[in-house]
Amino acid sequence: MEKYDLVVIGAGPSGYAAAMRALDFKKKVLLIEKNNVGGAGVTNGALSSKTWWELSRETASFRKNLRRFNLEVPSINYKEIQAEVGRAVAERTDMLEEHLRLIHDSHYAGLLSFKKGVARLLSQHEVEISHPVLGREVVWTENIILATGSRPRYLPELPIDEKYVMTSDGVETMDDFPESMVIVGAGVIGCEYATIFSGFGQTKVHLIDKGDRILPFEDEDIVRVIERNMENSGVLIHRNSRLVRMEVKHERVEYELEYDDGSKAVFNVARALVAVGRMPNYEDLWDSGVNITISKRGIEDNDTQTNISNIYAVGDITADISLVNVGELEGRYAVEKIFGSPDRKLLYENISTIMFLNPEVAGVGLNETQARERGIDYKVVTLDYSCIPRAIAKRNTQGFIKLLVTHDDDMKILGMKVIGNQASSAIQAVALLISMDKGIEELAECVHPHPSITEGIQECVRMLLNKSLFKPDALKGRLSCRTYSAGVYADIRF
Ligand SMILES: Cc1cc2nc3c(=O)[nH]c(=O)nc-3n(C[C@H](O)[C@H](O)[C@H](O)COP(=O)(O)OP(=O)(O)OC[C@H]3O[C@@H](n4cnc5c(N)ncnc54)[C@H](O)[C@@H]3O)c2cc1C
Ligand SMILES: NC(=O)c1ccc[n+]([C@@H]2O[C@H](COP(=O)([O-])OP(=O)(O)OC[C@H]3O[C@@H](n4cnc5c(N)ncnc54)[C@H](O)[C@@H]3O)[C@@H](O)[C@H]2O)c1
Repeated sequence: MEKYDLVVIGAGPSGYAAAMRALDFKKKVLLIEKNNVGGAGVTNGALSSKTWWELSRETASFRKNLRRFNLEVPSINYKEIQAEVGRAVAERTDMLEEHLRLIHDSHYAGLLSFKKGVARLLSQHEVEISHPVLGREVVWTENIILATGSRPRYLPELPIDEKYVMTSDGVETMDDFPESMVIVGAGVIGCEYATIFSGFGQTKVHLIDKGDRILPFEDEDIVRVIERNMENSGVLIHRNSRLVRMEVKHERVEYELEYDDGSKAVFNVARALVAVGRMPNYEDLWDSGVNITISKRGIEDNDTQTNISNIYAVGDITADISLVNVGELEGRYAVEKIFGSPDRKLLYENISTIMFLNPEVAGVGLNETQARERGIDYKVVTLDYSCIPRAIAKRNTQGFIKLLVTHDDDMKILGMKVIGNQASSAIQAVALLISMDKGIEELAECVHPHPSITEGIQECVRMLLNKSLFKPDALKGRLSCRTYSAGVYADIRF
């Protein structure tokens, strides 16, 4: 039986990162993948959907700019766009696979093995790998990292067939733009695809959530901007309603909503996309003798370690945040915990996120909704994009920056949200300050490039320190500098 220091199951972002980090410790590693290297980080997931989003955004902007040249709007070639997404996915997958092959010829030769097949734990130290052609084999390992990710959550009452009623696994395989599409679930995936399809301008998008608004976890001021833009691009947001029936009829989808007042309405669309969360992949992953503790949300881990001391779990299979960057962080951390001794516990406070909407929304740390849920009082400053020269030059001043700090003189950064053009590039400095547990002075004094969106962040910080260029009391509506305590906002006056 072959022997390894570490077997990693799943070559998505978390497993791939774990396997590569183990090489730094010169350990003998086996990485097992049953499907596509890169997992949902690449295929039917992060990279593919972001490529659709970029192409949709480009199309929307191209269409808008045609007016400058007095040109007619040309038709859009769906197949070409789909092929471009395919090329993006192949480019990344090929690169990840090529890297695995080249490792053999590098100074890590003999350390990393990669096997295709479905892996399953027979015991705490034995892993079975089954492949339809290569057959079955069992290997022995000192340590195991489970990185098998997640899949779309199904609602049993909906007729999901990945043809008419799809999940994110099927939505990229359509033959053409549907003339209409209802999206069930207005969370991140639902809203990103609503933005993508409405941006191409070929599909009438309907959006439903079981809650009474889109993005239920997001601050209301952010949601207002996103909803306004969606509705301006023709998205029908169903509010105060509940999906009570969905059926495939004559190769189309019929659905019925019940409103809060008891009335009902029936809608007919070409396709449906169901995006109501994801489920961890742990079914049949271990034999009954291996008792790993799980909850409905995934494996409950202690800083990546499961209740079985040599078995670790990372990425979407665990019961916390499901993101590529978090999966990679956990994968690397698990390896450091197994073969080294990390300096500190895993930190989630400075995780940066981007939602690919119109416009993009980037964040780090807590938003106001989360701070309130935790009963934290805070100071909050906002600055409208119309105060930022870079946004003016871009001819798009829709958006704002919002910075939350502790309600004391230290003013430690709790979190930041930026909604608007280039939002994602603006948050990194703040992420670093949060991870270093620093206050805001560093940002106030640093010289930012001009013109840049980060100058807006600097101005936010200066407002809190009473040294801003623009005064919130004078530019009401564009700037604000307030405290939030016991449910009440109050302007800060120095
Ligand atoms: C539509 C969509 C868009 C997204 N966009 C973003 C984004 O913009 N930014 C972001 O940060 N995150 C995004 N995510 C989330 C992100 O893709 C996941 O958080 C990330 O891929 C999780 O990585 P993972 O390695 O834990 O799992 P996965 O990527 O799911 O990889 C797990 C791998 O394990 C393999 N596997 C499963 N079981 C076995 C087994 N028994 N044996 C062998 N192999 C097995 C699977 O085939 C898969 O390749 C998006 C997700 C979706 C669905
Ligand atoms: N840009 C990004 O970083 C990005 C993009 C896509 C996905 N992701 C990751 O993938 C995860 C999964 O995304 P998701 O959008 O599927 O989950 P989500 O948790 O973001 O949203 C699910 C939505 O479905 C709604 N819902 C649940 N049950 C419902 C029902 N019966 N009827 C109608 N609505 C219902 C919920 O209220 C929620 O708004 C995210 O949590 C995120 O971690 C990240």
